[in-house]
Amino acid sequence: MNAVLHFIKEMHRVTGAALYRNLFGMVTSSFLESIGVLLLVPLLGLLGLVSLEVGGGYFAWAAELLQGFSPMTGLCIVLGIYAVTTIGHNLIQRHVTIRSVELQGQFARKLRLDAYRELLQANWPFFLRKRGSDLVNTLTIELSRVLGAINTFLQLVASVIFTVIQIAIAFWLSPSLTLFVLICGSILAFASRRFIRRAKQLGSQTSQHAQNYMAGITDQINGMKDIKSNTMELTRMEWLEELTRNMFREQVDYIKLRMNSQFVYKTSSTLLIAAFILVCFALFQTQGIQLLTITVIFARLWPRFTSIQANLESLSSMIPSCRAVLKFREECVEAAEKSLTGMTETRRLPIRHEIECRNLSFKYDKSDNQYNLKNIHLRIKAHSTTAIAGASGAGKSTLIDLIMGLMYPDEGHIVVDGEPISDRNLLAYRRSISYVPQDPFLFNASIRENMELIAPGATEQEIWEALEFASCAEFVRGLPQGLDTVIGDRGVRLSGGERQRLVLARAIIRKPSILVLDEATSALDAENERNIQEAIDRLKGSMTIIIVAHRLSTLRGADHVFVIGNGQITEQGGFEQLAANQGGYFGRSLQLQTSPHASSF
Ligand SMILES: Nc1ncnc2c1ncn2[C@@H]1O[C@H](COP(=O)(O)OP(=O)(O)OP(=O)(O)O)[C@@H](O)[C@H]1O
Repeated sequence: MNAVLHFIKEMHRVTGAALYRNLFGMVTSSFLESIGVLLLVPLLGLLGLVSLEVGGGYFAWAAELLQGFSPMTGLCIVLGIYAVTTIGHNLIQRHVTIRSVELQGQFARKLRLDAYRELLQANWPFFLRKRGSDLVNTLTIELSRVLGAINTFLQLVASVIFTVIQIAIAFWLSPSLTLFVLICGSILAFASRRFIRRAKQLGSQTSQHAQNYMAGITDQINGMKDIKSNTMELTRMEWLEELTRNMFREQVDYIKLRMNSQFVYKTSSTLLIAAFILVCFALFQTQGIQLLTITVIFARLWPRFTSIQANLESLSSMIPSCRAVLKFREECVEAAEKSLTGMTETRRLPIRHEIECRNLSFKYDKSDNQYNLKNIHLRIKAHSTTAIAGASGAGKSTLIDLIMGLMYPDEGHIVVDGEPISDRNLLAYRRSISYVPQDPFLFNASIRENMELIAPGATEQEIWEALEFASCAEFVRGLPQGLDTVIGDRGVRLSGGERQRLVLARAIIRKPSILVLDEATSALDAENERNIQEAIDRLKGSMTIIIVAHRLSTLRGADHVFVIGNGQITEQGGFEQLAANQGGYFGRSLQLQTSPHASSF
């Protein structure tokens, strides 16, 4: 329940006193509604169906009040009160419902914005640890369930307040009978605790199933080509059949639980009323008016108990989602990049002299003794072109991530022009970098929008220059709507090479100080690779370029090459110098790749 209260407190911070005013409105509306039922008795008295003279309490009071009027005037008064209270109830309910949606919508928006902001501010290692589909699940399904829990909680509070008022009215009508109903209700509530416990268990299962469903479907849609080409359709269907069977079972279990608990409450109400009326009539010769009182009290009070029980079960089933969202947010905050400047940073860190990796050591698994990078010491001169080579798994991408400030080294520092990169200048440093990865990502938007996302305010001419530069102007001109052509999800309607060239154009339009190309030409054919190579050559001297490539011949234009082996620098020097050393990894690999019998590397 603490998790739910946490969100209620947050909601209170957003809505202020409006939340309480709305709660008060809910209670008033229910109260006015119940007056309609209380008017039933004087109405029946006026119509001569029951005698108001007997019974004492409320009935005597009503009879006394109406005594001074003619039956017609009395009827008009009662009907008038009925009309005013019912219209009042409807008006308040209308206002309260609209206001509830506004308040909850306001909070939902704030919750979504906060959760996404916290996610965006989390550091890169956080994303390496998490499954993407779990994050999607938390930000969509679990978050909606949190909003559902808040709605249920507010209904529950209104219900409890209203029930207290009902109990007070019931006491006024008949204290002994109300006490009896309360004792029966408490016994039943105590006996029904297991319904609430079970609802919570089922809620945990719902969360787990939703997470598995989202993870599985996301993975499989991303890997559809693998599934189809390796004919895995049947096994995938079997997976979904099993999962949906469990989901179905759990949904039926939940509805059975709800219905069982409602059945218990409703049946016990029927049996209690029947038994009570029988006992009253047989033993105490009770009058019709008192029997009516019993029915009115049961009719008003018992449904409140039933609805409180239903709300409690529903709330319990949503508690696991509240916990999940809370945990997600705590983890995001824990992993936040503690940059003092926040997301609004617009400064860029100019690189005037050099970037230095000063004795960097890093390991992914902090509990492990083994480092993935150990004692890396290198200098990258400003405006130079630096290549990083090495076998697969040697640590090249890890080094690039450290150089870009996406991860912090466990030991050592990244130093730019003598100043270590820290929380103070991290975002400004990152704004001066453009990165082109091996698996380029494009937004599902037009080419123009993709370019403007990274360089807001870029002119048409600047966009075309960047496209020209990355050898993609020609194919963009050939698209049906040119720059305004929408490229599909992750740019799938483009070939791998076209995507990579577009991402390069996008990187260049930002006019970065540092351009990082991580296997950026791996998807290109020989001609486009040469075009890009020439484009990169043209950039030489205007910015600091860092290239990672397996195809070593593409590093020919580099001023300096570092070779990584098992997390350490094993060779460094000019391209020709390393190529000439046949005893080293670089020379040997280059020889293998360029020999006429070279297999794909
Ligand atoms: N997220 C991660 N969690 C744990 N270990 C990782 C993670 N990413 C990489 N590693 C490990 O760190 C080492 C270096 O990986 P890295 O990706 O930097 O190598 P690489 O040289 O870029 O390889 P490739 O050329 O195949 O991309 C490898 O042993 C790898 O298994």
